[in-house]
Amino acid sequence: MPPRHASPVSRRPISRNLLPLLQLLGFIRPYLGRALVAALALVVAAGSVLAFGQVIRTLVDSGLASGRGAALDHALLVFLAVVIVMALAVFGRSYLLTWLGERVVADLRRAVFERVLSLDVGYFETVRTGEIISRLTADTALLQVVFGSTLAMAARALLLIAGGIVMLAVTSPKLTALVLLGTPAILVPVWLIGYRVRRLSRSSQDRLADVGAYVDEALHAIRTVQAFCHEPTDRQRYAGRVEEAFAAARSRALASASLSGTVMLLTFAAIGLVLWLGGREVLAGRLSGGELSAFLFYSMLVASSIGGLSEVVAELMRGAGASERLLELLAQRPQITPPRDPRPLPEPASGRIEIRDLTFAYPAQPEIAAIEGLDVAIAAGERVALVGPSGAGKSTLFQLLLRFYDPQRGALFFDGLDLRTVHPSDLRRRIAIVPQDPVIFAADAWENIRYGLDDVDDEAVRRAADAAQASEFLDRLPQGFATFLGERGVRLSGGQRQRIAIARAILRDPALLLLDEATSALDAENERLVQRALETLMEGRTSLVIAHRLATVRKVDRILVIDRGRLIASGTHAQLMAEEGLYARLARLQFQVDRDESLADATPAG
Ligand SMILES: Nc1ncnc2c1ncn2[C@@H]1O[C@H](COP(=O)(O)OP(=O)(O)OP(=O)(O)O)[C@@H](O)[C@H]1O
Repeated sequence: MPPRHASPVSRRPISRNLLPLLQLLGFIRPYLGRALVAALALVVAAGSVLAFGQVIRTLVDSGLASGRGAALDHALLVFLAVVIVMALAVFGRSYLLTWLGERVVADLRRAVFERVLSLDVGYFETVRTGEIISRLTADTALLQVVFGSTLAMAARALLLIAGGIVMLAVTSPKLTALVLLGTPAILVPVWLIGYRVRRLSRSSQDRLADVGAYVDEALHAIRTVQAFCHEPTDRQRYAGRVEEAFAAARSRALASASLSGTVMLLTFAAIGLVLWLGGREVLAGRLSGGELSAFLFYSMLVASSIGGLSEVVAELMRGAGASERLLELLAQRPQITPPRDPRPLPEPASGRIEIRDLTFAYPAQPEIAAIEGLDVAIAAGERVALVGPSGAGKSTLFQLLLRFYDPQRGALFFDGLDLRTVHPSDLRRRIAIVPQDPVIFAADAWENIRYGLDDVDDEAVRRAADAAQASEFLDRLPQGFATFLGERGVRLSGGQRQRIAIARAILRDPALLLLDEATSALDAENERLVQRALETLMEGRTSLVIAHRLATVRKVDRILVIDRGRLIASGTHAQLMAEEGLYARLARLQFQVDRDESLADATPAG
């Protein structure tokens, strides 16, 4: 067994740093020019705030203390000049950074979605869709804030702290030394509580993803939920998850609030102390009034920046959690990848299939082989029915032919080429699948039939719909083909959905048709229309049908009887009925074959 994706929804232990966030900074690279201008604006804005300290010092010492009005006027002019520079810088910083944040998140969303789309179907058996949706929406939204403002606020705070400390040192080295000595008393508790906030943030995000995943599942199955009166249970379970999410958020809020409170207490206590010490210096004549004012301004600036930093650190930590979850997705590698040097499939394709000594077990159940030692050759244009009890491996064979999985042993060949040597899209373009319960997308009929073939004109779509016996009911819809078919096609009957799927397959004009007949009975009219549509569809192509209808097995060239992943018999309906083996037993049960009729079939004259 090849190793599978480790644990896609792993709840990994949390790293204590902002590294995941930095890893995402690579997304800024294409916009480096803007980022540099934004950084410059940031520095200028911070610099002008720092310049205010000097304006205040001049104002007090040469303006107020000297008692000259002209000095006051001059100080005001300088003040206004600084304000204008600051306003311009703030405008530039704010616009550019928000732009960058939005841009980076938009790119990130696209990159993650692209990666998710490229992953093999096996991956999606190991994750909940809701979890991925929550990463693509909630986590990216969080990063939008982080990249758009939080990072800038952090950078601004850091600049102000560094610049403030320099200005403090310039103003009064002695006081500054005292302040710096006391700083660890503030920073250590801040970082300790900050770590706790981050840990709780991730847990809160995880709980939120649980809520999302549950809604996703319940709403998709709303008919089943209501038919089985499962609402009270769902309500209760959902409430449980919502409460868990709330509890996680409450713990986070508590940690976050204690962080802010602690910071406030510590910094303002420190400012009081500075005022007291500075006052003594002024009284002793070692410091002017203006210098003390500037010193106070800078220490408040530094203190409030540290306070601000502690708040944004919490936000950054949440952002780091979100980054981690997105990076996890970005790091996933599909198990099914195109070969390095894909071989071209013959053109036109003939749809010839060969299956040699095929053994396959699903990754989720590695010890049980769904297909075992299967050897089958299907000629171009041949019609083959697959018959076997439930769980025999019929659908699995379809999945392998579409190369959704690779076998553990043996190989499948399409037009003589091993599936692993050709490009998966190249292969899949030559195959059309009509599933038992076809998927109808939330779009109109045009789009639903055209699905995946954007360059096909309306005329061709209509012809396909005609051939699939679908035009008649589509034309009767309020806006004809342009009618919105509803999410998952809930506005269509089973037979109508099938005919749309058949039209989709006809339009693709595949060399190989994989058809999983519906088990549910259709009314006589729908049945007749679907059969006619299928007849058109199968014409001139290799067709592999998981058969549930007598009409179908009678029409095919060969029936393969599969049981527990092995081929146990093959032949025509009449031959297999005559053998009186598993097929005859199944046929009587599944196709409601009357014993007399089957015996009549088995005779050469029948
Ligand atoms: N995604 C999966 N992961 C693990 N096991 C699977 C998966 N899909 C199918 N199986 C198992 O593989 C075996 C073959 O399943 P498969 O769906 O091919 O049967 P089938 O013949 O198509 O049955 P049915 O007629 O009921 O659709 C079954 O035992 C099934 O439980």
